[in-house]
Amino acid sequence: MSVLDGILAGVREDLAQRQSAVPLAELKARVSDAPPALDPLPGFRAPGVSIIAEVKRKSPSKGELATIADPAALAAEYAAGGAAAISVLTEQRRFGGSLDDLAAVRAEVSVPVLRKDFIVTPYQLWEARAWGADLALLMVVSLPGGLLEELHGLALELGLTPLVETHTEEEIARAADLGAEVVGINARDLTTLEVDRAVFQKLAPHLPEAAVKIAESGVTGPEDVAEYHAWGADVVLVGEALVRSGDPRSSIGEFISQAGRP
Ligand SMILES: O=C(O)c1ccccc1NCC(=O)[C@H](O)[C@H](O)COP(=O)(O)O
Repeated sequence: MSVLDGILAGVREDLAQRQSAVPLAELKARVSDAPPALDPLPGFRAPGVSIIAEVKRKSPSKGELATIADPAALAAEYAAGGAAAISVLTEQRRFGGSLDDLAAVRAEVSVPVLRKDFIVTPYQLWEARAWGADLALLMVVSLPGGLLEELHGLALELGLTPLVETHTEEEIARAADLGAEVVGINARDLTTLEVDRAVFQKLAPHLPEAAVKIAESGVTGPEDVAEYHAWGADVVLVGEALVRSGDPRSSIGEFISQAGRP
């Protein structure tokens, strides 16, 4: 079983428990009372590079990364540093996240918030909106056949901006077929966990011209952000380097200025 298959098995078990505790009808009622989702596109299309800053406690590849007792306070630092959006890992077993983290961050910041999780069912998109997300991650690798299209369509109906994540030319073609407006290339191969930032350089020319182009993973410092931007990234998603930084607010400022925002 690959790492990704193992993660997905755990995600499905936890999901089954939440589904029996909170019926879909209850989530739908919550969504109808929720304020509308924020639009991340203006921030993503701003001149220069934009940053999505991630709240990430641990990971399958690195283990414990940081003790984040107050994810809202960390997100406030990210926003003060100029992050265009905040990514909140909500998967519990391998990443130590939760929907409570998502809600806490949403309540604290006024920039858009991404639910970063292994979304494989409509229920998780309703959850994302009910807990305040503005964007939701859809990983092409784990959404076979018509499921990608179904979840992409539902995300849009709910007002969520789908971030369609790819890692191969074939996956980019599937994202393009959907007309996805926001497409990410993850430099991390989720089946082996190997990170190779050059994957973005190689695949970026295949991204749909009009899409917001997001480079994900593998940033260790400002020079990596600048390189992703030079290779065509409008937005760079950064986790580990920020949660390990003693001063994430200044780090984001350096990422943006070194990549040459006017
Ligand atoms: O981070 C992992 O080890 C990981 C393993 C398996 C599936 C997903 C994983 N990470 C999710 C992400 O894509 C990253 O959290 C995100 O792109 C930030 O990456 P980084 O800046 O390298 O922490």
